[in-house]
Parts: sequence; structure tokens; C-alpha cells
Amino acid sequence: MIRTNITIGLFGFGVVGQGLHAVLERTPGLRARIGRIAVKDRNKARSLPAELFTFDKQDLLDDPSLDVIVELIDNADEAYIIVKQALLNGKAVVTANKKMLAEHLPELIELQRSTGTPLLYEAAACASLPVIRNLEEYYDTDLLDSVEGIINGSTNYILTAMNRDGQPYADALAKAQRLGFAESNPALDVEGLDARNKLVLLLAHAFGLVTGPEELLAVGIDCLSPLATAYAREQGLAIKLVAEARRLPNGIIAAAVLPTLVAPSHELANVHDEFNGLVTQSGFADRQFFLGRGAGAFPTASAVLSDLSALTYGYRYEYKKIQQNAHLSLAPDAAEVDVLVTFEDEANVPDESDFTVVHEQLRSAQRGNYLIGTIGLGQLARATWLRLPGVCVVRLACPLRAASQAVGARPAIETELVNEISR
Ligand SMILES: NC(=O)C1=CN([C@@H]2O[C@H](COP(=O)(O)OP(=O)(O)OC[C@H]3O[C@@H](n4cnc5c(N)ncnc54)[C@H](OP(=O)(O)O)[C@@H]3O)[C@@H](O)[C@H]2O)C=CC1
Ligand SMILES: N[C@@H](CC=O)C(=O)O
Repeated sequence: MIRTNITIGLFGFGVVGQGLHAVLERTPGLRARIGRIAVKDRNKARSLPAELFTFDKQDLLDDPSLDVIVELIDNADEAYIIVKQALLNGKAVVTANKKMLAEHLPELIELQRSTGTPLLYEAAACASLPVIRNLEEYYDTDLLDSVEGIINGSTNYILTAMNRDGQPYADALAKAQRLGFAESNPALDVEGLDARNKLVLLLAHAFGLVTGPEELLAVGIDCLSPLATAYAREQGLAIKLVAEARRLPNGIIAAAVLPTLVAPSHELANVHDEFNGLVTQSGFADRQFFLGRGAGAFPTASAVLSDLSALTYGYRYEYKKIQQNAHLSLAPDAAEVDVLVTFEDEANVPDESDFTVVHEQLRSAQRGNYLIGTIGLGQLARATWLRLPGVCVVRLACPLRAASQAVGARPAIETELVNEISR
């Protein structure tokens, strides 16, 4: 699609949809205009003339005067139906819906190929940060070793409000919702699932690895314990929700979303509020850092705008790395991670035999219970204690790495038990 005037069929007129309308008004150079808007709620007051709105998706999907469908709704299942039909109808699509994309990526890649119709989604990962197109194009000839970042704005906003401003978790979450940063279902944010959906997209564009979200371990910030927070503070570290994908030897990729202790010298330590930050490490370019707003109306709309502009010069994702890196595979059992696990009582003690090495333990009625150890990433994902109430897992300040032990071979446990056990 190479043209200078675009007429948009817009699905959704919420935070991002209204942001896009405002941004387009201020960007006359693009010569894109919204032709029709599909929304859901018939009783909601709208800031634009009523004749612009419809409640029937076919009014947009079947309208030959609309060149591009921009999908900005908060329902991933409906979004999938809309995007699929638009592509089958030969309409280019721009979407910000990372949940829908992560759940259907293989099919959506194939649909782009079979229909020859582009689907762009820069806003779906890190909102205003131009990460997808950079990973797709800029690093094409470079050897990417890792991408790690803060890729959910709401949780970073919450953690900043709690740690810097002393706000309670519930208040900080409510404010992230009021500001339009959080998903309609904020569990997606705080449970790490939104970051996991974005990690699926990063994996596809950084390494050509197409995987489902359920293949990736995600732990959120909803279970952070006061003990973990105090531990971080004592060590002079910040807790951030970090997504990481790392290339290990033998064509293995390790990837996960985990609350992580971050040293003050690390780029991510200075990513605050709803900002996102992404660090890439690559063979020739070395270390690079992207920083910008990761949520909100205008930052997200700016990425949608950039995709619309890219469509005018015929841009589409080629997913070249899927062919180039066909030898890469996700292998959580070949990776390990160092973690701090805090737990409330005997009912939710982590199973020591799950750990490759237990470095330190404390069980104290006064100070609380914790264990610091090295554990296989796959083993952590399978651990029955991981999801028990009262259990909090935080990754220590070191990257995912290749497992030092063959799977199944148990090393001697090095336990430095701080013997304060009073029960
Ligand atoms: N907010 C943010 O910072 C970011 C959001 N995103 C993604 O952008 C998308 C939109 O988010 P956001 O604007 O915050 O969400 P909002 O909840 O603010 O708005 C959702 C909009 O979708 C409409 N809608 C819901 N279901 C349908 C349907 N079946 N048909 C037509 N319209 C429908 C709603 O209609 P009605 O007005 O009638 O209720 C509403 O206008 C989501 O996928 C989100 O994950 C991505 C990056 C950042
Ligand atoms: N809820 C998301 C919105 C942007 O993707 C977030 O907080 O990052």
C-alpha cells in the first residue's frame, strides 16, 4: 500500500483511540483521517459527532472507502475476529492489542503472508518506544544476544509510587487505572501477563522465535512481600518487573518475566513511573538502551501514528529472522536463575530439592522466612509452591544463564542456614 491519503476505520475510542484522534489532528503532514469509528457502548457520551460512530463492525470491515483498520479495543477475542477479517478483506491493519497478537501470532503471520496484507503493531510493545521496527530491521545483520527491559508501564508506575512516594499498592494501582495506563483487566498488568504478551512479540522480532505466551514463565508484582521489599532496600537495590530474553549456547533461548533486583548502576534502575526501558546487547553494536513512555494515550497513539506513516511507504514486517534463526529454540530447562523466595509460614515453604543450590536460608519469627538459591528456569515454572499464597519470588541482580548442571543431576546443597529458627 503506497499512498499519501489514508482513510481509517477505527475500532475503539477509549484512551488510545481518543489519543490517536487528537494526535492525527495535530499531524496534518500524514494526511490521514478517521472515516468511521466502531465502539461498543451505545449509552456513552462521545466527544465527536454521533454519525461518525457505529456499533456494527461490518460497517467498517465492508466499507471500501476505508483503507486501513486501526484496532484499539480492549477485548482480545473480538479484536482477533476483527483483525482476521480485515486481513482477509485485504485491508491493512494497525493494532495495539498485545494479548490478541501474542495468542494468535503464528496464524497472523501466516495470514499476512497468504493475503499479502500488512499488519503492524509497534504500539503493542513498549508503547512509544520504537522497539519492534528496530528489532526487525536495525538488528537484522547484527547478532543480538539479549533483550531485557521494563515493558509494562503500569507495574513500573506502581513500583515507583510505592518505593519512591510511599504509596500503598492499592492506591498506586487505582491511580494507574485512572491515568489510562492499566489494562481494563489490571490483573494482566500486575500478574506479569501483559509483559509476557509483549515478550512474545519481542522474541519473534529479536530472535525469530515464535512461541505462545503460556510457554513463558511470568511472575508479577501482585505477590511482592514486605520482606522482599525490605531486602531490596537494605541491599540498595530496586525491584523492577523485568522481561528478559537471552541467547544461550547451543541455539537455546531463555526467556521470562520476573520481579528483579536491579543495581543502581543498571540502566533499568532509572526507569521510573510509566516509562519503559529496553536494553539490547548485540555482537557488534554492543549495549544499547531505549527509554520512553510505555503507556498512556499520546505515547501509545504516537506509535500507531508511526505505523500509519510506515504503511504509506509500503512497509511490512518480513519476519526474516524466523528463517534465519530456525535453529533457535526455547529451552527453560537449559537455563537457570538466582532467586530470593520469601514465604509466610510452614504451609508454603519452597521445596529445597527444586533448587540446584541453596545459598542462604532464614526462618525467623521476628524477621520472616526466606531462601536464596539457584534454580532451573523450567523447574521454577513447574514448582507447586510458586503460586501458593504468601510466596514471593524475586530474581537476583544477575541475568538468566545456561544451567550449570545436567537436568536431573542434583548437586550437594550448600546450605548456609542462618539459624534463627525459633519454631
Ligand atoms: N492504555 C494504554 O496505555 C495502552 C493500551 N494498549 C492497548 O490498546 C488497546 C486499547 O486500550 P485502551 O484504549 O486503553 O482501552 P479503553 O478501555 O480505554 O478503550 C477500549 C475501547 O474499545 C471499545 N470496545 C470494546 N469492545 C469493543 C467491540 N467489541 N467493538 C468495538 N469497540 C469495542 C470500547 O468501546 P466503548 O467506548 O463503547 O466502551 C472503548 O472505546 C488495548 O488492546 C490495550 O491493551 C497498548 C498500549 C498502551
Ligand atoms: N497496560 C499496559 C499498557 C501499555 O501497553 C502497560 O501498563 O504497559
